[in-house]
Amino acid sequence: MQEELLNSVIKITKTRDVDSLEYSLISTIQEFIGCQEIGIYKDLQVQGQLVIERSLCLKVLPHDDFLWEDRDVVKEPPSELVSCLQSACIITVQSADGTERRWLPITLQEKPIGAIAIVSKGLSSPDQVLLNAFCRIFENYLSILHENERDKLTGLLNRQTFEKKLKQLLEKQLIDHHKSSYPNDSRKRGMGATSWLAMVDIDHFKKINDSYGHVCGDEVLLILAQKMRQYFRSSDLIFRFGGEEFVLVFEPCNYDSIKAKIEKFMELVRSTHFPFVKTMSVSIGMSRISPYDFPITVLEQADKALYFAKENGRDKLCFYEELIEQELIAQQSDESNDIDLF
Ligand SMILES: Nc1nc2c(ncn2[C@@H]2O[C@H](COP(=O)(O)OP(=O)(O)OP(=O)(O)O)[C@@H](O)[C@H]2O)c(=O)[nH]1
Repeated sequence: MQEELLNSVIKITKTRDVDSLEYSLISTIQEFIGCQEIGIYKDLQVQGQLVIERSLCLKVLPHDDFLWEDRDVVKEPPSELVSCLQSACIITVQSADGTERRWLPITLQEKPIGAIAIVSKGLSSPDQVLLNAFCRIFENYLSILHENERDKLTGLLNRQTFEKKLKQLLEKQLIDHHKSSYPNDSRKRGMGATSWLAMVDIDHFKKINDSYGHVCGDEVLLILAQKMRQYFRSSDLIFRFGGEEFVLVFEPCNYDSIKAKIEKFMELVRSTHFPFVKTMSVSIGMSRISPYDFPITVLEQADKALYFAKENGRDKLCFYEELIEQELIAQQSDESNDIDLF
């Protein structure tokens, strides 16, 4: 038992990303404690509101079968889960048929950010001790992974995680796309597979630093990062690529809706009150991205569109594909990549 336990701790701490860590935690709990259902839930905090996402869930089916359920927003979260997230306390509920539902809080930097939910036929005291220990190991390791993946100033994903996160997102979209309800409609299949990558750059940021100091510049970056987190969906990826440059990857959607969404965001930036700075704007370069593209090529394309936006007045949104179609810029050649991923 002791050796198995040590092996499971090794397994949990061997992982290098949050998704694998969650998978290891759930399989370890199932291996040592054996439950009917184990799920990890997260509070996404959209516009200051509690929005709960089920990150991963394992359901035990008859005949030793398992069902892994993927990411999904929980439309009507049980009140116990909400209480657990709000109070950061363990909540246990026993049903008349002996089923026990237990919610254990997950905290990061002393703030509850999620919960682990266990459905069982009731846990013995040693099982409860083990479960709590696994959850604490998970929490400690999560905070290390979180720090490695995040930009220190804004808390957004950092540039080093770009390739890995993008690959995960596109692989997931490819799976969803194959499962999609349009198997015989190639037009809709094609549309469904198209995500978008945006490169966002603050206009004349140097002037802000030069006029009001670096601390004010940092404050502007922080506020903009907060706005992006609140405005875009939790499933979209937001990276700080360095300085005043951000890269966003959006879930598949059509051209009109992404254009409208980004234009509204630019309006939000224009109307936001930043300290000292009266008005601020951003320039944005966009490009399509599909699971078959090289991330570096798409970055280069968005960068070209951004450069065009900067050269043509700033406070503009430009789509690479449109600029090519209108012959306003030259087609990207594969050899000309000059963006570093790190
Ligand atoms: N406050 C602050 N400034 C930063 C940070 N990282 C980079 N910068 C500054 O960002 C500025 C970027 O300036 P430029 O690349 O010339 O761009 P810009 O002034 O925004 O001009 P355009 O992009 O052409 O509109 C430089 O002054 C950097 O020193 C940071 O973390 N904090």
